[in-house]
Amino acid sequence: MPNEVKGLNEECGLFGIWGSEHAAQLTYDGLHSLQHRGQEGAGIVSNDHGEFHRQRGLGLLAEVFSDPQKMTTLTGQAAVGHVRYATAGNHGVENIQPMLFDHPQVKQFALAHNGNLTNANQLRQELRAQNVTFQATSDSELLGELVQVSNQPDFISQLKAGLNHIRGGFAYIMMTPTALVAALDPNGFRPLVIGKMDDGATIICSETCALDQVGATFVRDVEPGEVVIVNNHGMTIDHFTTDTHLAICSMEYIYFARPDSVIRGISVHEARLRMGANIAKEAPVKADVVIGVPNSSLSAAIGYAKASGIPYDMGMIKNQYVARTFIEPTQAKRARGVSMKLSVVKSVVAGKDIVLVDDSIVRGTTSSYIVRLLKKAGAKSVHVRIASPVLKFPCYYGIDIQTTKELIGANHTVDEIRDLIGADSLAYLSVDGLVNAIGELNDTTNHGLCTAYFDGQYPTPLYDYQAGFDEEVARLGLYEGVQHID
Ligand SMILES: O=P(O)(O)OC[C@H]1O[C@H](OP(=O)(O)OP(=O)(O)O)[C@H](O)[C@@H]1O
Ligand SMILES: NC(=O)CC[C@H](N)C(=O)O
Ligand SMILES: [Mg+2]
Repeated sequence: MPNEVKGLNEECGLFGIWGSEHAAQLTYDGLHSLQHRGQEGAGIVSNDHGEFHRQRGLGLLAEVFSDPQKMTTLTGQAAVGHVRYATAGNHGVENIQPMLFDHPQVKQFALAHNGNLTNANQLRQELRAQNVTFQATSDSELLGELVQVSNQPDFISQLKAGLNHIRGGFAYIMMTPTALVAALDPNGFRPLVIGKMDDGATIICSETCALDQVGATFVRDVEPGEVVIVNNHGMTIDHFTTDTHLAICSMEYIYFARPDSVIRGISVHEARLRMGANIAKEAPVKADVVIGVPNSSLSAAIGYAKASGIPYDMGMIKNQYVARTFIEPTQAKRARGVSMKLSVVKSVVAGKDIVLVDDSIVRGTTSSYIVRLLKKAGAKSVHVRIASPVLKFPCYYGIDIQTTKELIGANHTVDEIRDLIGADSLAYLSVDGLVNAIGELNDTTNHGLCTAYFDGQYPTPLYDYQAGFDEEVARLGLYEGVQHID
């Protein structure tokens, strides 16, 4: 299991389609617009009258499919695809999804997962005791094996039993020879949407930007606890549980999702504009220009500028030929990565008092580099405004932040961080300001959102991760009275 925080990483992207002559090509196109969710590997399984064909590999989608021959093997009218960023298991090709399983009744099924299971260790032990052998090392396959060992009478009952046995964050798309099946965990941590093509094909995918990419119309969100079954007779909505409590990951709105996506009726770009506007109200400052850190904070920077009346300008640019997340094993390499990625437009910043807006600080690599770069380019002062609260708790539901050790916000006060990054002032958005910016998704105490990274309020027990979490909280004296909302 990765135990080092490497910066903010994405989490996997899913795309499934049923009933199209161009199933594999549309899956490729959809995954292309979900590439920001995972850059470690990609795969597509197509379904040609019950015969499955798979191509998968390490790297970006375009790299995996650089040989045009590969797409031509993916025949059929249904397909499921995945782009991976690992949260569990190693980085090898065996963990690249979709995974394939044999099944006595349906013959075979494919499985693609976004999220992270919190009871994977326990499940693995249980399955090992039943002589199950594993095909990979990540958590994702465990649902497939639970289906295989279930003594329920049919595939859907077996799947429901498995879904009731796993814990944590999971959006799944599965495919049997005769159906596309999707399921979402009882907290709905990850986004999952249903769309329709003009020719009648049905799509289920992680974000609405993938529906737009392939020209599909949004139909509805998949709801927590649902099992959606699409086959030649249409779509059926079923449940594996009705004991649900919406807690969608607030980091989806802050950083992960693409700004042109709409999650549960809320435009990601609009939510980020409001985050920027709220931090402008909470922490105003006199300055000449507002600049954002490309790319993910640009919406928030525009929001800050609009609300404060300080003009927004393009003070920084990002080299388009560097992958979004620069995952490097050493701090020296990470710093070089940021310097290869971001540069300053001197004429915008020289001699100015600057508000620098970013969406988040994880290790502080990006902001300390940029503040120094701005000062070197002649900025008079740099006031850093972060459009989310202080990131100090791990995430166990699908973001690769499973330790507080390298989270600067867990180990330092805001004043210390200001000095470490060399800013003239530093302020973070409050949790209330964040919730207000996203909007209340329902009238429960958590407003339908998971804000655990900021306030330690985990919406579920943590199972495999509980002991480690308790140890870290105690070590850092992070928070008194951290609770779970059971
Ligand atoms: O404090 P750090 O450890 O440096 O991590 C925080 C930075 O990482 C993310 O951006 P990313 O580099 O993923 O690029 P993006 O904004 O273009 O997505 C995030 O938006 C911050 O800018
Ligand atoms: N980012 C994700 O959603 C990861 C899925 C799965 N846990 C894996 O490690 O492959
Ligand atoms: Mg960024």
